Amino acid sequence: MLSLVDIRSRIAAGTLTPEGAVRLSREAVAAREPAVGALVSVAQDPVIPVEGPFAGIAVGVKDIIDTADLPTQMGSPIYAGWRPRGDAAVVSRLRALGACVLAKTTTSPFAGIDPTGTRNPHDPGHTPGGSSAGSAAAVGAGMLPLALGTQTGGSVIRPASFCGCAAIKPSFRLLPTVGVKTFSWALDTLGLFGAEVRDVAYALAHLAGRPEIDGAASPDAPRIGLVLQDFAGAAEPEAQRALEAARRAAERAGARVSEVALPAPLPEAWALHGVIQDYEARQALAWEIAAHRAELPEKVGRQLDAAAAIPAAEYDAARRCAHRSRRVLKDLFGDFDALLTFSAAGPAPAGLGSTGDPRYNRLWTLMGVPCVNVAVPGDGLPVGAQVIARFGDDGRALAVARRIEAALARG
Ligand SMILES: NC(=O)CC(=O)O
Repeated sequence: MLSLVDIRSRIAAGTLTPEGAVRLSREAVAAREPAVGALVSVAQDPVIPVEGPFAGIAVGVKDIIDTADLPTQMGSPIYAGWRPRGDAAVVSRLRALGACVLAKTTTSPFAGIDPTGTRNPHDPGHTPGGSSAGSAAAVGAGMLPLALGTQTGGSVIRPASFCGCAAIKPSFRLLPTVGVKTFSWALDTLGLFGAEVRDVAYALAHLAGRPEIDGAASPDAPRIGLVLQDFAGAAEPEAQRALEAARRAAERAGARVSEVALPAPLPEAWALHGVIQDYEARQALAWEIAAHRAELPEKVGRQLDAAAAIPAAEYDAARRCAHRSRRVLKDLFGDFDALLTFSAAGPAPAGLGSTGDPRYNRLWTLMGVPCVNVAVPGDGLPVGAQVIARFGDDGRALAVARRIEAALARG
């Protein structure tokens, strides 16, 4: 994979130019895109700044995020050819930092749960996951050093796990979702994909304007809570092996790991995620339902139709439970520096009919806490492990994840 930090180091050392760095991505796209299908559109003659902390970094942007110079089509024929007048706030920030916005990446329609045509870069007979399918696949295939995605359920962490790359779903609203098509305003969160944890740490620190996020010190002996999320059902053997490997690596790196059962009402909040998500999606996509219902994809269409039966009182009760759960989780972090759990139920499912199950991700999206996928070396298709820290402590989540990633690399 192309490492953002490595590219920036080579540019700083004068051994690579920004134009040369973008050319590396273009050459990788030419080689891999035909088999992977991660990109919706590619800029033919993009501006390649020579200054800024992202100079030379070719970026992929999920196609629900507005770009002024490329169409933004939401993964749907309803928006075929749609050209927003301006960039989303996060895209403007990328350009101000010197990035080259090279391509729009495939998305499940409206960032929902319907599959795309994108294939897993490790095995074209498997899904890359979703809804940030193209972003995870493009980074996992070595086409791009950085890609933007979003997560409402598990759409950053799960595809990163399936494609073997690092990713962060940051603290809720750390990055602005202005100019990003809304599915659920209480849940939608911008996320980042990179080759390794250090790459997404660098990117998030600069995008958020918070240098302390990159290089935050991990405690020498981090207290890690191992969370199995039994209420979500059993994980597949490959995911259990990956989590065990990550736990052992954490202990080799000096961490004290102990299993913790999530207290009430966290399991209840997990079960209520869909009430909040779907109630809000039916309002966020009201125009599409009213004017283009026949063009909505199968799964999202059924999901939005069913949401009509959710009364406001049920939605309000779910939000109250989520609020109580955030307070309980904050107290839990008084005993732990980070939590360690599954990134996905197992490796990428075969075929392109499903993007996988967000059951190990959605609670953390609802809690608004930072989540990092750490790729776990192994045979067969990639399976990651998920490192989670308290709300607002994105630097600690990244620092503990880097420690585990390094210990895994040492074997
Ligand atoms: N957008 C989402 O997070 C949905 C999913 O998990 O696939």
